[in-house]
Amino acid sequence: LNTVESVWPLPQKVAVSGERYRLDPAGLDLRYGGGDQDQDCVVLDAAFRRYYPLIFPDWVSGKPRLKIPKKGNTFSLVVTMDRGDCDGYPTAGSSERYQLNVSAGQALLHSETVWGALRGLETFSQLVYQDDYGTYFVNKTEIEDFPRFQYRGILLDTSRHYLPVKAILKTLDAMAYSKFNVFHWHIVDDPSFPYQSRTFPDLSSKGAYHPMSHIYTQSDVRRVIAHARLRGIRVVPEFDSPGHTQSWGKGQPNLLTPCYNGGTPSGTFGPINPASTLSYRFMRRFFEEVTSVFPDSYFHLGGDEVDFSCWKSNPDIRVFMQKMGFGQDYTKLESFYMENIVNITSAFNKTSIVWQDVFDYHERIPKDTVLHIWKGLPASYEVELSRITKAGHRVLLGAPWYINHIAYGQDWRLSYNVHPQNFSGTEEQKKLVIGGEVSMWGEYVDATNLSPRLWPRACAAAERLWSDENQTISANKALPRLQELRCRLLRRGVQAEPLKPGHCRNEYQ
Ligand SMILES: CC(=O)N[C@H]1NC[C@H](CO)[C@H](O)[C@@H]1O
Repeated sequence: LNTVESVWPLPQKVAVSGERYRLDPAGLDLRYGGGDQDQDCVVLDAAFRRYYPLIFPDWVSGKPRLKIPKKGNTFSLVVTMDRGDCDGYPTAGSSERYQLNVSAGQALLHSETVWGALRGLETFSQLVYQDDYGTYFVNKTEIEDFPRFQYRGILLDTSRHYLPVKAILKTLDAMAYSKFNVFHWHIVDDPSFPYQSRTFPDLSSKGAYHPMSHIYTQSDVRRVIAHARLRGIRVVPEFDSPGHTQSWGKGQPNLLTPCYNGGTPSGTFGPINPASTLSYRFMRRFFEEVTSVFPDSYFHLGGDEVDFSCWKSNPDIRVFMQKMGFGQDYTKLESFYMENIVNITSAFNKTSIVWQDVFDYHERIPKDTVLHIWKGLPASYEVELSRITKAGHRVLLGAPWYINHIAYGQDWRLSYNVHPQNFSGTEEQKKLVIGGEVSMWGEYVDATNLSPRLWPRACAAAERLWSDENQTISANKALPRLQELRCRLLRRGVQAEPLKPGHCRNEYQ
């Protein structure tokens, strides 16, 4: 495929002509256009360096140097930006729009911000192709592109299995190849607490799988955030509570609820104790740290799968329920806890994202809190979309993209055939769908199988979240393009699994 068909996700507006231009690696010049006020954009400088070997995979793979004609025809890719935005981080509102016009001898890439320029550079790298003799070409192309949804994320779970920083960085690289723009870092959970807190060091020294090798130091976290920023990817951390917190109890005594057998403590612990002021004092101090470590203005608070049985067994909780007039309705206790945590978070100028359970408990949460839909049942996710947007909340769709679940065959089609705004509601409600997320939960995933399980299946959701749905209806039509992308991922060093019988031209080079 040597036309725009080779670009994934499919751009919004494209015109390609049969006219094509030869590219010599020695003659390609990536540079700034416009006045010199555009120069020195660190993010773009880094991208120019990063994309050269991506545009010319042969060029750096140590293969015999391509014969470069003496005169070496030059080809310039010229970038102009309305405002670089280069010194900041990508945010929820960052424009990723770009125009790319490829003609004889030059490609003009214009964008509002550097984040759009990164998306255009990725597209350009996917337009370049080789003939069987290894000569590089690019066709005359005009593209006007922008994302359908602002939030296009991937969740990694680094608690069920620890993921080395290198595995996270490689995932960020691959995310940029499909224009994902949010890394949802589900960093801690029941089995392990790998985040090394400077305020509460015992959390990881007692809660991590291993206190030295299976932790993320502050500099590891900074490294992930910096790597993501250079690719226009936001890092949204999740510190899930009150459930999914067993590992927290290892390093922070008196945080979790002691469960009882009749009148005596059973020795096991449940969700964070919502009846104790100590819990909120700890959470405030802990959140004071982590909201400053992660620059993004959004923060995921979890709130999923809270088991009430331990709370019910504890006499102090039962007294608290009476005092608060909650009767026997423990969803009111969960609501009380979540409202406190959301308020703590907003006091640190962060907007909260919470799992849909928090809404299902009919909790009074601030209007700007984003709900994250993950359950396919009891109501279908379409019903949940309708219900949550009717209440006026922005919503993220995750339910159809839990691709930690695998099946034999082309299950990428299930991710492709999703219609995120196909629910009963007004146009206003449809606009409240800000995007979605692919989840790769870690119960059965670690660095040995993360990439083949994630790629290229996650790319199906990437196209659903970026492209015009009316132009990307058919999975059958998408398959050859997805195969092209899969082969491209292999050439870029991503261990993407095969989609069906066949081969890639350079799969074993
Ligand atoms: C919000 C959410 O998804 N919570 C749990 N649900 C099942 C998942 C595995 O598919 C993980 O165990 C995850 O921790």
